[in-house]
Amino acid sequence: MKIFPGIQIKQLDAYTIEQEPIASIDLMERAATALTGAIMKYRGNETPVVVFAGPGNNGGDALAVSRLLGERGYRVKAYLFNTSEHLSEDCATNRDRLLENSNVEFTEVTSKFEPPVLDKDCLVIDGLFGSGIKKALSGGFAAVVNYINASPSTVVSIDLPSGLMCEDNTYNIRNHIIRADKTLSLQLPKLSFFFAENADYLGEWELLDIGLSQKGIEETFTTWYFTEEEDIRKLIKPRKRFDHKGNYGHALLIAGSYGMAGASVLAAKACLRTGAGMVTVHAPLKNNDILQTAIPEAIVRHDAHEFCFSMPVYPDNYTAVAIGPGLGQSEETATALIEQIRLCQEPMVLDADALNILAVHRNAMNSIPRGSILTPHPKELERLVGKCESSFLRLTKARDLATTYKIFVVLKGAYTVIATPEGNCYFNPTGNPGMATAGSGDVLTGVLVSLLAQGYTSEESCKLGVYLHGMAGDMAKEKLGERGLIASDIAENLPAAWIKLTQSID
Ligand SMILES: NC(=O)C1=CN([C@@H]2O[C@H](COP(=O)(O)OP(=O)(O)OC[C@H]3O[C@@H](n4cnc5c(N)ncnc54)[C@H](O)[C@@H]3O)[C@@H](O)[C@H]2O)[C@H](O)CC1
Ligand SMILES: [K+]
Repeated sequence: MKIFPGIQIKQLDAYTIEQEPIASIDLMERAATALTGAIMKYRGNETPVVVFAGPGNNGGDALAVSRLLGERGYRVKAYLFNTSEHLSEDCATNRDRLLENSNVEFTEVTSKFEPPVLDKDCLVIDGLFGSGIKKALSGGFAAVVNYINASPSTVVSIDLPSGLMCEDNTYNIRNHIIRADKTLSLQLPKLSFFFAENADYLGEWELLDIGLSQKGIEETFTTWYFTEEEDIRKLIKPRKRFDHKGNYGHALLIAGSYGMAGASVLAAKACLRTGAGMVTVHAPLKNNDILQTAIPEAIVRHDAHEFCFSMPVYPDNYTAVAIGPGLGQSEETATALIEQIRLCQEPMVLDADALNILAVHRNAMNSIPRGSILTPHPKELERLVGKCESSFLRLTKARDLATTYKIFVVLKGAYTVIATPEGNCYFNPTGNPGMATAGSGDVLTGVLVSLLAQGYTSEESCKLGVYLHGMAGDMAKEKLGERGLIASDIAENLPAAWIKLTQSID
């Protein structure tokens, strides 16, 4: 699914109006009908409703919703803020339509505003501003936002919480944004929905289909996408009757210093559970027995060093290489890592300490094979690109890193995002807070190198791997809940995730 900047949403709107064709006011009615349906599912008509409408089309939607709810037996009070005495055409039409309807108690605020009592049984509909917002709210609008936020009422925002920008909120005034319990967004999600610091404004968010032109959506350029299961299913390669383990690749995993053997066990297990034909773990001598016992299916290759990685491995015998989980950052490991990167010519996976070492040895970035996959969490990314003031700026820098070095950057988080060498960004929908636990990144590294080893391209590996990893976490959560979930559970649930994902394919 595409994610468009606010300005393109307007163009898409215009395209739909022209191509369908449909009158702009009728498109608004369609949006309002979808919104009303969702509100009716959320709260029955015993709930008193107070609507706050702004002067633009977001306000127009809100006034149309007021009328439709009134027709369906809700007690509705609607306030239209027309302080600059300028309403969008469709907003004005909906005001007039509302005035003809005696059901709704309507007030047009042109100067002084006497706020209504908002108690806890009340449902507030926030239609002050939507995708047309240009700067942080101030003055009277900020005061209304504060009033709503201070109330105990439940708040539903139309399209997006008023005051929240579609993309960049780095310099927004945070307490001038509505804190919604639910956001009913029209047709497509907005970029700011995917950033952690906006979660409290959005509440739960839901997309409502308002029938914007599919052709328009397809033809309109964007660099942001929200991955859907259908996109993932298309990537999966079938397994054939006469295949042997050689068809599914041999992954090399360089991981786990002494005391961190668990990282290599988790990654190796995940690699096998994702379907690689063979896995070799290159590990310090001291970790040999642990690895051989914990994961008998893996081959163990010893480093000369007892405690850490010190000896680069010639990569030609392997179909893909991953390096980093639990690796440590000793000087000999840093030297070996830099040499390992030079030896590798094919896309590799770089994670955890490999990234921390690269942050200190920046020159080595230039030797990373094109199409390699880096999997930083936000702190690791910041070590590579510098401090970021917001998630939007962090995304921008992750994307710059990907385009500069022609690599894939998998920035881990609630909506893990994949930035490609072409500058596209794919947000992943699967996963849950139970996965915020030690070792879950090691599992992802194992999944990614497994897919690379099986012959998936780097882009396919990122999309499929991140989705599968999140799905395995979701399946683990179904059985264990979020709190008790540990990284091994994610690895153990990879087969179940594969089954679910391939149900109609195999
Ligand atoms: N394609 C769709 O998704 C559809 C969306 N609809 C709804 O339309 C709004 C967007 O409407 P628009 O008129 O472009 O913008 P707003 O209502 O958000 O506000 C515009 C209005 O506000 C002024 N303004 C902007 N920033 C500020 C500010 N900081 N302080 C004060 N005033 C500000 C601006 O100058 C305009 O006058 C979208 O969100 C949907 O709800 C359609 O109804 C259906 C199709
Ligand atoms: K709104």
